[in-house]
Amino acid sequence: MLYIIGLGLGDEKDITLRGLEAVKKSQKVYMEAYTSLLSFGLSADGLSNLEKFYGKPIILADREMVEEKAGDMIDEAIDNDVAFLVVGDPFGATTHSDLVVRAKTLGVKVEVVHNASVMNAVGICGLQLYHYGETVSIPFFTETWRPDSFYEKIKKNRSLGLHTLCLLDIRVKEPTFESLCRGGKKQYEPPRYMSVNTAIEQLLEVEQKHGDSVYGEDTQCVGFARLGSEDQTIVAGTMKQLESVDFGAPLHCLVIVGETHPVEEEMLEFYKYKSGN
Ligand SMILES: C[S@@+](CC[C@H](N)C(=O)[O-])C[C@H]1O[C@@H](n2cnc3c(N)ncnc32)[C@H](O)[C@@H]1O
Repeated sequence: MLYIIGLGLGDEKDITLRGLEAVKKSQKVYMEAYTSLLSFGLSADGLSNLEKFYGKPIILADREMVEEKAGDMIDEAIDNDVAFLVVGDPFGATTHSDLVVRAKTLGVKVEVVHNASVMNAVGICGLQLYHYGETVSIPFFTETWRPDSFYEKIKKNRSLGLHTLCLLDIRVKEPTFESLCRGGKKQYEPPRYMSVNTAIEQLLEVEQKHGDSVYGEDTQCVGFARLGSEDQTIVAGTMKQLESVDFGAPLHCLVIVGETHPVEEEMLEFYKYKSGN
């Protein structure tokens, strides 16, 4: 059996009882470590906390491993119970559909254990979840690569009065340019997680380039950091206001607010930007 288990967003204790039971009975436990991270995942003992609580060694599965060696993990699940842990929900934002399809094609049974995802945790700010349009991803711009396909999607959402959830880039285990050119053993860049501030800077740059007045410095947004953890931070304000707020450690995401209902407004008031933010 291949168990695909959501860990939720906070810490090791956010796993569900059903998820924990599946981990305990699995002979091998892998953890997906490139599309998200638990709030404590940045500390050196983050993984050992998980291992202590679950009573099992955990094999970190980076993108290369999931893409290149998923076959081995699926083979193991033919005769053993194997757990694949995913921060958030296994099908929240990133779907692990490819893994499911490959496992099922080989006749391996798959069981999914759901959990909270960033996709629903943003509901805490009071904006109604059924009042969102298409979610967009904002990638880190480089000197030569500044993709902005998110702009048309935000435009569509805003023309319909809908809110837009912007998920922000995570760069982990990116090979350095030098090591790619040289060949041989790969060396990696330090991990990078996009902040609300960088996201807004890039969004405003793209607005300036296209000039369709889809949004601007005065557009209402909500910035979120470390949702689901004890020190989660949520601030509602204009793009200009949020651009200077220090949201602290990752992960961050941003919502561009569409048309609002009075009850949504009332909830947002609790998180309103104050000059000391
Ligand atoms: C691919 S999505 C997360 C998928 C995950 N499986 C889930 O269900 O939440 C990753 C992006 O979501 C956002 N995100 C994830 N967890 C977050 C959190 N706890 N607080 C704020 N943003 C978060 C970040 O922008 C991050 O880059």
